[in-house]
This record gives sequence, structure tokens and C-alpha cells, in this order.
Amino acid sequence: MKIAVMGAGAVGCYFGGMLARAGHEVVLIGRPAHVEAVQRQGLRLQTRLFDETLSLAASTEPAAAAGAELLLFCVKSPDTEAAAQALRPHLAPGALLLSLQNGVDNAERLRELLPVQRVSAAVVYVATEMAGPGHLLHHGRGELVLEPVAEALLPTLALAGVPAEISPNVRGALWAKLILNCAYNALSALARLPYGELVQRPGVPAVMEDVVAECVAVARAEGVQLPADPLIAVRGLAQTMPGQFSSTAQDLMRGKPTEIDHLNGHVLRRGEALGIPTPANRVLHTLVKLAEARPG
Ligand SMILES: NC(=O)C1=CN([C@@H]2O[C@H](COP(=O)(O)OP(=O)(O)OC[C@H]3O[C@@H](n4cnc5c(N)ncnc54)[C@H](OP(=O)(O)O)[C@@H]3O)[C@@H](O)[C@H]2O)C=CC1
Ligand SMILES: CC(C)(CO)C(=O)C(=O)O
Repeated sequence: MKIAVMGAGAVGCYFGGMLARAGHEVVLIGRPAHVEAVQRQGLRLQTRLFDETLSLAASTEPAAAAGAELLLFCVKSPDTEAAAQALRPHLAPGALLLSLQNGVDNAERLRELLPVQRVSAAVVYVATEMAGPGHLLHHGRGELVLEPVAEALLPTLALAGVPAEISPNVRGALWAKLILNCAYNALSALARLPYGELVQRPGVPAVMEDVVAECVAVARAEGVQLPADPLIAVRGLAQTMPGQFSSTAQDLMRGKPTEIDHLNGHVLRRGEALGIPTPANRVLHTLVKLAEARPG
């Protein structure tokens, strides 16, 4: 299968790399530093189970997606519009596009922006990072939950070592992940603490409960069916990932823009539209925006 990855970063290089390793014709579309490294010396895929360097195509040009049957859309949520506009002229209408992104509305936005008939949101359960140009470091997991439109892809993913399942309630699963992000990401970023220490600090569990209650109220008003009790999931995350810093913390530490507008920011915008107060989410969103704007 010809596969294009838009956004050759931590998620794109992992899933694109796994598919290339299974023999598919994969092209990574990304920024010059990563692309040049992959062109020069291949993609190093350092996972928990193996450490291999793969030879695969890489380009800085969205035109490299021409002819792809499958697109993995893996940019951060604030980059969705720009990346989609760049891809738009090069997509075949019959292609299947998977949005491998956090946030709950990327697939919806892509359906409006792109001429492809099949778009599926993917809930991504993986921990990966770019250890350097052309070097992907995988810390664990790697499963996807997809919409029914992507069902035909399951055998291909399974053969590539990517466990995936189809859910009729991907929206609920995306919201469940959004609630974890709303509870942890901003607090971990602002306090610069990993989850295990964060939840030990006075006041933090109570703030998280307020954040979750607001998210649940907005989700219910949106007609979202949450698959499980979000508060139990939130309490569990610090136990399963005690050493983890949120992606928002990592972005701020690297001086990069965060996805906060699509996390707590999304909840507060939907809350405003639906007449549901979201003061805890609003404060966290504003504090992260202030931290993001701090020079250096
Ligand atoms: N990393 C993880 O473990 C997980 C991430 N996610 C989600 O997956 C999504 C992707 O995250 P992640 O892979 O970590 O992010 P990264 O920043 O590592 O990767 C995205 C890459 O795409 C590049 N990019 C952005 N726009 C374009 C463009 N128009 N053309 C070419 N390249 C572009 C970025 O460059 P630049 O930085 O220069 O803009 C960056 O290199 C996010 O929504 C994230 O929340 C979900 C679960 C786990
Ligand atoms: C689930 C969580 C909170 C894990 O770190 C995450 O998705 C993130 O950091 O963005």
C-alpha cells in the first residue's frame, strides 16, 4: 500500500515506521531537519522491542502524498488547517485518511477541508518522542481506536504490529482522552511536575475534580456518551504514569506552541456556546497561554 504521513514527528514516525517495516511504501512528509536525516541515514525506530533503522522516503513537499491510498495525519491540532490546505491539491478522493491527533474535532475539521470521502478519527494510545532528527523513541503502547469507515484497514495494521479496534463511539473515547488531558496537561505544565508528584500536592486533586465535572457537563450537553467514569480514569493515570510530564509541559519546556486551545480551550468554547460555566478550565487555559507567550 502507498501510505503518506503528514507530520513526521513522534506519532507519524512511529506508525509510519511500523507500516514501512511491514513492507508498505511509506513517505514521511515533515520539516527539513527530520526529512534530511531520514534521507541521509534512514529512520531509527527505537522501540521497547527492537531498535532498527529503516530506509524509507521522506519529503518536505506535500506533493509527495500524491497517489497515497492511506494518509496518516499526524500534526499537532493547531496545525491542522495549514497542513490540510497544503495537502488538499494532492489527495485522491478514494484515499482513506486517519487523524492521529489529540483533541476531539480534528477529523470533523478535516472532513470540511479535504476532498477525501473517508476520514476517521483515531484515538491514539502511545507514548513516543523524537529523540533527535530521524530518531524515534517509543516508550510504550501503540494501539488505535478507529471509526467504522476504517474497518478494512484492520488486517493491514495487525500485520504491521499495530493493534487497532473499531468503535461505534470514537467520539466518546476522544472525549474521555480529552478529559484526561484537561485534568493533567495544564497543571503538569504550569507546575513542571510529573503526574505522580503533581497529585500529591495540596489542592491539586480538588482542582482536577472541578475540571472533570465541567468537562462532563459540557460533554453531556454535546450528547457525548462517555465510555467510563472519567474521574476513575483521571485518578488512575497518576498511578500508571507517575514519571510522565504532559505533552503541554514538554511543549512549553521546548518553547513550542501547545495544543491547549484544543484541550481546556475547546471545553471552555463549547461551554460558552452551550451556556455551561467552565471557570476551572478557563483559568488553566489562560495560564498556559500566558506561559506560552513568555519570551524564552
Ligand atoms: N507523542 C505522543 O506520544 C502522542 C501524541 N498524540 C497526539 O498526536 C498528535 C501529533 O503529536 P506528536 O507526533 O507528538 O507531535 P510532533 O510535534 O512530534 O510531530 C508533528 C510534526 O509535524 C510537523 N508539521 C506541522 N505542520 C507541518 C506541515 N504543514 N508540513 C510538514 N510538517 C509539519 C511538526 O513540525 P513543527 O514542530 O516544526 O511544527 C512536527 O515535526 C498531537 O495531536 C498529539 O497530541 C497522541 C498520543 C500520544
Ligand atoms: C494522556 C496524556 C495526559 C499522557 O501524558 C497525554 O495525552 C498528553 O500528555 O498529552
